[in-house]
Amino acid sequence: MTTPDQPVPGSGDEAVRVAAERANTTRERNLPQWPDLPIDGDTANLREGPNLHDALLPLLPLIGVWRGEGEVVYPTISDQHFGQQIVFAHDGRPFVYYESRAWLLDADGKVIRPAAREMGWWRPQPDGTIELLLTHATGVIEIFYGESRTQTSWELATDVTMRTASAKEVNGAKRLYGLVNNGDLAYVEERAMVGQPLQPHTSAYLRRVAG
Ligand code: HEM
Repeated sequence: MTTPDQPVPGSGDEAVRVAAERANTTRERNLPQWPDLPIDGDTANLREGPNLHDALLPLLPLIGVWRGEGEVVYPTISDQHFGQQIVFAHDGRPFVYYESRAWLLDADGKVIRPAAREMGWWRPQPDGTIELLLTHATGVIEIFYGESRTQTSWELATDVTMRTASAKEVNGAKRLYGLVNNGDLAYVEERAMVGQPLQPHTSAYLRRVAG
C-alpha cells in the first residue's frame, strides 16, 4: 500500500517528484557571465537576465543547458555512443542562441574524444515558421525551416546546405526535437550525405543541467 507522500516508483507522481528535485539544482545554474559586459549577456535561465522576447514563446521550453547521451549511426560508419551538451540561450531579443558540443563514448561511458560542434540562431517568425541557421565546425552551413508541432515538439528541415571545398558531402537534414518524461529533451536527426539518401544519423536524450 502507498500513501500520498510515498509515490510509486515509475508512476507519474514519481516522475513529477524527480523533475521537481532536478529543478532545485538547475534553477540556480546558468551560462558563465561577464559582469563587466556593457550589454545584456546570454541567459539560459529564464529566472535570470533580460525578459524573454514574446516572439520566443514557442521556444520557451527549450531555453536552458542540456546534457545527455545518444547514438550515431550511418551505413558508411560503425555505430557509436556519444555524449552531448546543448545550450539554448537568449539576450532579450527575438532570436535564440544555440550551441551543441558532442563527444564519443566507449562501451564503459568513458570519453574517447570530442566530436561534432555546431552553433546557430533560431528565429521564430510571426507566421509560426521557425528559421534556423546552423554552422558546423566541419565546413558546413545550413538554413533550416520548421515549426512547432505541439507546444513541446519542433520539426525542422534544411532548405539550403552549403559546404567549403574541404568539407564532406552533406546534402540535407531533418530534425525533430521534443520534450519527454516531464521535461527531458530528446531529438532525432536524419541526414542525406556522402551519396546516401536521408536517413537517421544521430539521436539523443538529454536532461536539463541549467535553467
Ligand atoms: C551529435 C552530433 C554528431 C556526432 C556525435 C557525429 C558523429 C559521427 C561519427 C562518429 C562519424 C564517423 C566518422 C568519425 O569518426 O568522425 C560521423 C560521420 C559523419 N558525420 Fe556525423 N556526427 C554528428 C553530427 C553530424 C552533423 C550535424 C553532420 C553534418 C553537418 C554530420 C556529418 C557527418 C559526415 C558527412 C560523416 C562522414 C560519413 C562518411 O564519410 O562515411 N554529422 N559522424
